[in-house]
Amino acid sequence: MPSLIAEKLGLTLPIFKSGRSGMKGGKPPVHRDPRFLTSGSGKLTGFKVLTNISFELRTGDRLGIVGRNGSGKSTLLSVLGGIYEPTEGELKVDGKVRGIFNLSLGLNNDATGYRNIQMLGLVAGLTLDEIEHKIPEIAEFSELDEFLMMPVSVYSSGMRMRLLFATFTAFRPEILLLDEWLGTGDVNFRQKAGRKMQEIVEDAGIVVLASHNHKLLQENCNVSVWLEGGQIAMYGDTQEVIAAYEDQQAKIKNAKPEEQQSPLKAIEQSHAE
Ligand SMILES: Nc1ncnc2c1ncn2[C@@H]1O[C@H](COP(=O)(O)OP(=O)(O)OP(=O)(O)O)[C@@H](O)[C@H]1O
Repeated sequence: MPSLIAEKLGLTLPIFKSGRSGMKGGKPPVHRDPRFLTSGSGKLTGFKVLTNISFELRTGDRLGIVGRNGSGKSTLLSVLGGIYEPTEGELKVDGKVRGIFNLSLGLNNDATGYRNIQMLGLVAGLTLDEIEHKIPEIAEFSELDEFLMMPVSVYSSGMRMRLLFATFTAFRPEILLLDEWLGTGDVNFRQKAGRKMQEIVEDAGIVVLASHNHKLLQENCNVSVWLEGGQIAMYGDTQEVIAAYEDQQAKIKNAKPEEQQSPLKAIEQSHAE
């Protein structure tokens, strides 16, 4: 049975080269983002993208990840997908993980949709025979039909999305990670994708979905995390997490400039409430 357990995960990425900050005399700015790490001389050396991330997902869980731009949603998905090794804590993954992180990664533009399916299948460890058996399902779900014989370079972003989603889900992942782009699909495809995710979950799988589209998360995720400045501001029932996040967003929108909070202040306040 698949499971995904994050225990106090942290990720610090090094900064090898940073431009001038524009600060006179190298003095740090007064309100700088506390995620930046500096050397003794004040030079930027790293960025703590994620801090103290813990959750536990078991068979049938559908986790939503919500948060402002730059809060760490895509990076967390990358850690869960094994693209980044956490620099702190531990990630315990039991199950075959497939992630669709963006619409260009993993697709060869010069090859046809059909060749791309074969290549993605081989990378996923399937035989050509097994992949061939999946083609009708992929062609039907993606609605690409004869476009599968055209190079991917002529596909629209929606077509690329349908190709990737149909292919990865046809390979029956136990743990499926999906980034923001799914929310950009048309309503019809989003509904189909929702049903497909449900099938994966019913097949004893786990789905993790990062999105700014609250409706998509509310319809598809039983639990959610709200990320703020790379930390978990809230983790729990999706409806409650989204309601709290929207409330926070409304407060920020209506706040006077002098009352605007730093992301980490926002977490402190949400914990205090
Ligand atoms: N390779 C990197 N090196 C340094 N900082 C990085 C790197 N990748 C991401 N970051 C920083 O980590 C933070 C989180 O980025 P991430 O893309 O995960 O956010 P996000 O929540 O997905 O944002 P969005 O909603 O805009 O897609 C950002 O401040 C970003 O600048």
